[in-house]
Amino acid sequence: MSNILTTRSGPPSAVSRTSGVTVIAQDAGLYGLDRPGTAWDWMRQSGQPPTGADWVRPKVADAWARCVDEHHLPTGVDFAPRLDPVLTCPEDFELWRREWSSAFTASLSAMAYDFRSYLDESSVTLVLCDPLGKVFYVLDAGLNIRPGGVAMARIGADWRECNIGNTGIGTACLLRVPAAFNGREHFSPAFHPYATAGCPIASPDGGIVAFVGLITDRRDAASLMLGFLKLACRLLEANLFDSFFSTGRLLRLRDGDVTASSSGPESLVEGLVAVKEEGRISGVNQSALHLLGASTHIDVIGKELSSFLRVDLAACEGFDSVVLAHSNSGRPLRVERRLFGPLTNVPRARTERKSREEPSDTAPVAPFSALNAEWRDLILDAALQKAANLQAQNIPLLITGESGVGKDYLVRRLHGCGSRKDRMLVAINCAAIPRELIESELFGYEGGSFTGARSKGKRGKFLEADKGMLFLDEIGDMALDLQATLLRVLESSEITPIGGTRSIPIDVRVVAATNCSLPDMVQKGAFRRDLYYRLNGVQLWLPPLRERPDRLQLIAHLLRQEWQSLGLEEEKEPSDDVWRVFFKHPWPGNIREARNVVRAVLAVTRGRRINIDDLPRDFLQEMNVRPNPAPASLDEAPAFADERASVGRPVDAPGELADWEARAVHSALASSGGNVAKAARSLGITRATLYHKMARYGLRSDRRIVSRN
Ligand SMILES: Nc1ncnc2c1ncn2[C@@H]1O[C@H](COP(=O)(O)OP(=O)(O)OP(=O)(O)O)[C@@H](O)[C@H]1O
Repeated sequence: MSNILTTRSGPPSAVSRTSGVTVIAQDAGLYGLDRPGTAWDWMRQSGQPPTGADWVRPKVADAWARCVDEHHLPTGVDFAPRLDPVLTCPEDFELWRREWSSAFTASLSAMAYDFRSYLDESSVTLVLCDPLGKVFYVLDAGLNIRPGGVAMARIGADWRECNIGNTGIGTACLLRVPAAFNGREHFSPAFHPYATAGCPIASPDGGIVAFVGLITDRRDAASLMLGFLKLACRLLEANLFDSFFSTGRLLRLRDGDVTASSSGPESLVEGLVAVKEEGRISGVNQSALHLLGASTHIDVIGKELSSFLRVDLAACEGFDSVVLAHSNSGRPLRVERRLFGPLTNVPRARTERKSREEPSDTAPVAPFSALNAEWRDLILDAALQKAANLQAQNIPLLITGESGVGKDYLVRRLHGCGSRKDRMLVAINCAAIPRELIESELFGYEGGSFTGARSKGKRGKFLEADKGMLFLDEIGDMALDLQATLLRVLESSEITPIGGTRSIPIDVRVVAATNCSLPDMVQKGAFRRDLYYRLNGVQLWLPPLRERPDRLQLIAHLLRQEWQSLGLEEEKEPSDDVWRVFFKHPWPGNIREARNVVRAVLAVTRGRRINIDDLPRDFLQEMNVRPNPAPASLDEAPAFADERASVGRPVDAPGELADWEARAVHSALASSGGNVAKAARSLGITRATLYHKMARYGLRSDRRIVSRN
């Protein structure tokens, strides 16, 4: 290395090392060299950022130069994130987070089912940051990256470039444009094991409302992630669009002639235009700008719609009516119009922070007047709406999510509001029925067909559910040979009872649910691929409680429900500390656990105020599990100095949840002497979930392994 450290402008140019052709380094590994890595080593030793573009991409060289010259960050060392007291205003962040969390939750939840499988399959973690680069939402608690997760994938982490060096997220926040970096293109070595990408989410008036960031430990995946991220942000913007307006009209624009069946390739995201009563444009998304022939928001906001679009709005008065219009350049467009409805629970647009002087609620995580607030479960509503549409089209549904997130609850609500609500909903827990009985349970049997059979025979669950709904819960636990039989029935819509010769036609809507990863099971040969595709017409994923930004409102709702059902006269109100615990707790048993905790609390609390002492002991102990630094994953985790200092504190970050969870699982197994059923009971989760978690953390239930640490 030392021979290439002689120039102050960077490592020697690629020109001298190759055949005289100037090569712009795009990626690590060009000509077998880790080019950004070499440049980074050079920067570490010289203390200077490279100035040439032939060893790192110009964007990387610029970012490194900013880190050294403007942010004055130390080169080549793992440094603690800076905390700038002027830019870091916790009250602002809290206000902002509260205001936006539910809007993002609703939009994200509508997309999360689709996002989730991408994130899981590609080991990517998603974070949402406020306009200054502070994380207010983490989609998978950072667990996708590796057990332990990246320390910065936690709520409140500050990703600004001046704080931690260039990352896709911090640099996107600074430059207000999408950005992505591969491993050694990051200034801080803490990010060298990762690739990061960030992209702004624009509000309809052209402001920036948030940033979406992706982090993966596939450190060469930056450009791949960026492509996906840009598209995801356009979809998210479209989903959020409505939440900025309460009055006026929304026009949906698509390319092409209303009468033409095909008008060439279309943008995946339709154009959205918000128009005030008096006909002025108050908001547009990127696709609409393109369709209207404008380049920036400034060109259109506040201008008359008629100066961009020749359309007879009265003609699309009716619901679902679409009319043909033309942009001023003569481009044919299909236009659909609707009124913005009354919005509930969703904040109005505000892309600027409130001034510091405004009164703020200083309790950091308490849901203010959540106990009295009217609250709607937008995540459940979004899932229900999607499920109902799919059911109407007879598309099979597979509901996934951890134990206790509400899969069963969703199915019951779905049945209650669907066209088959007057027919039976028949639920089968595939894990609970003994293997040898499941066939007769599902398909029934003819009288006297086997020893012990009833003389009159028995109708199976399929027949009971005829014209209604059949809910196959814990489908991942069904034995392989039965999977083949089930598939046959689903394909043919006929059953033959055991001992019978006659096939009986059936008409059932099948919904399946699982907390296992069926794709993993398919991979391992434990679940039939063809059955997986048959059941998985569309997958609905319900997020774990710890990942729900509205978890405090949900817990407040459970509290209200429980005290009403107990007929208690005096309302009970959790203290701020209790709300903080509820917010930070990892809730491995999800909503089921929350309901149990709320019930226990109501049983012991005397007086109006619920204090920390009223919380169940084991629930509190779960928060104080002290992570040992033993596992390799912790040592290797690219934590910053102050993040490391937090080890041993009560868990307070989704990024630390994997450690917490691994240890909670470990300690439950250790105290149950390796008895999985007992350990699962003590954690408030099902056995299947516990096995899943044990596999994730490489734990086995025998005494030797469990007592290893
Ligand atoms: N959105 C919700 N609002 C209020 N209560 C809920 C909600 N979702 C679930 N619950 C409650 O949480 C508990 C667990 O829900 P449910 O049994 O549907 O979870 P699940 O995902 O099916 O769990 P498992 O995978 O272990 O079967 C139930 O008491 C249910 O009433």
